[in-house]
Amino acid sequence: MGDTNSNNGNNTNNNNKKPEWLQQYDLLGKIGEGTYGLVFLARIKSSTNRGKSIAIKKFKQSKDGDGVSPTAIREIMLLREISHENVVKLVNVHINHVDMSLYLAFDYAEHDLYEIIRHHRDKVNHSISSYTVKSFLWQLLNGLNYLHSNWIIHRDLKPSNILVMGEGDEQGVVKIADFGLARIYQAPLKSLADNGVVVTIWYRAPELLLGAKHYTSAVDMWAVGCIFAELLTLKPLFQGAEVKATPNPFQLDQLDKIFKVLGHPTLEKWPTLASLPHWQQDVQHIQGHKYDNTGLNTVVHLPPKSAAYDLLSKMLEYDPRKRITAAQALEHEYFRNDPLPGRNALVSPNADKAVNYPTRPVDRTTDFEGTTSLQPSQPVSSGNAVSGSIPGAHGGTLRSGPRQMPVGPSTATGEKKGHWNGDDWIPSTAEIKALRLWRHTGSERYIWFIMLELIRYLSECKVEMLCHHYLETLSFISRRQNLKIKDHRVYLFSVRCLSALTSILLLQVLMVSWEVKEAPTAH
Ligand SMILES: Nc1ncnc2c1ncn2[C@@H]1O[C@H](COP(=O)(O)OP(=O)(O)OP(=O)(O)O)[C@@H](O)[C@H]1O
Repeated sequence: MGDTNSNNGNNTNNNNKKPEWLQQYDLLGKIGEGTYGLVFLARIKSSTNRGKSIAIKKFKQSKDGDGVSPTAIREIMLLREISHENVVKLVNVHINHVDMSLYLAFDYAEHDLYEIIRHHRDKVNHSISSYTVKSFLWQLLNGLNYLHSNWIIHRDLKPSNILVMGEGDEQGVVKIADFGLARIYQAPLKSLADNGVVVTIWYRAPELLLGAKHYTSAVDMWAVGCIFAELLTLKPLFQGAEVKATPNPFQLDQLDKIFKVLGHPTLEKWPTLASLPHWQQDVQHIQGHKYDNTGLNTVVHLPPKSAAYDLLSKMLEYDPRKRITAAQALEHEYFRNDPLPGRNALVSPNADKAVNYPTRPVDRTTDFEGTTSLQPSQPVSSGNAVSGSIPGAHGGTLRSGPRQMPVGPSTATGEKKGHWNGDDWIPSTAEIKALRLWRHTGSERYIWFIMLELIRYLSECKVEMLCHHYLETLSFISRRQNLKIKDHRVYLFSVRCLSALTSILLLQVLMVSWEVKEAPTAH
């Protein structure tokens, strides 16, 4: 996939000191900023895809200096296997081993639903055509159905994550972006609360707001319902104000906005409601005030008997178990009625031309560090960036640069020691070297890397971590199998791990009982 194997990212070209992996692109400038990092527009230089636009997402380091953990890498490997017309393609992955920062290169899309909605609301002041709304929605569901059937839950669907291709063969094709990244962000790359970027709660499902511990694909369907309504009205459906003070999922104002439109949820309609933490804990707030159902149809201006309304209300069903799935939604009558959805959502078969949406503004003054002025012939990154897929690349030394990334504890030789950071393991220099053994997803080298990790946990007697890691690995393997990748080695490996784990646990039990026996003589 992509061109990850062609470069030795550890080398730099002396002419312009750009890391080699970056030399395959012309970096044009910054196009966006999210919670976890910056997004840059670049063009491919190589002859095969010359001029093709690429969006490079650089993940910022958190204040703790956390880097890319093995868990994150596993997730990314999985994302690289995802291939669907309505899901944005991850074409390249780069890991800067100096600071373990991460660069993901995606196919570039000129538009996104956030900008399209804004254009209609603030610039042209008219609604989006029913053909375009239907085509956007159908393609969004189609991409989501693919992700869900591959056990990937997006968790952060919102208009800015739904991209739309500009001019070219794929004009008007919807691409879901940022899928599966929530898992990567969550553990090793924590949100940078002070970067001024707002994480929106407007598309968050009620079960999550009420403290549900697990994400299910139904949370994405709730978000799709909110996006559908926003495409129709050009206004966010539930625009709650977020309380930022605590990491508490309970967001009263957001729930208030939802209840005002959909009415109070009842145990009758949503039996598992009683088991949600905040339904019980915040009885006064949640159950004290009874909301009348003001009617979703009046808010979205849809006749209550219309197919569009029927589909929308099924997406905004309170009980996640009753909420319509992406597969079911694709079969809904709404998509069989005129106008039928099309591949080019921007140009209906009856219209002669597309609405002229503005192209993304490019900030040419920001470099990869997100701070200094970008001058095309100057070094873009100070570190030795290496592609994570490069076999045999040798370790680089820390170089001085405009901004030194924080690193973990070091040994006298300057080698970074592995360390725990809250709930994750920040790899040591030796492990980073092991990481470089990883070549293709599912390769033996990757399996060796997992083995190394298991051995490390074993040697450090971190049985709990070992179990956690083992389970994660198993889920990774099973998800790979769902992606229909035939690699029997992973099965073999899994069986070996299982027997190793059982032996370790047995040993632990024996040691504990031995210690108990020995205890009296020790004193
Ligand atoms: N592949 C891409 N092509 C073009 N633009 C993109 C691409 N991926 C992301 N963008 C744009 O870059 C901007 C920032 O994206 P990013 O995903 O970092 O943040 P966000 O979605 O706005 O917020 P958050 O980080 O909270 O999810 C958005 O406007 C998004 O549409």
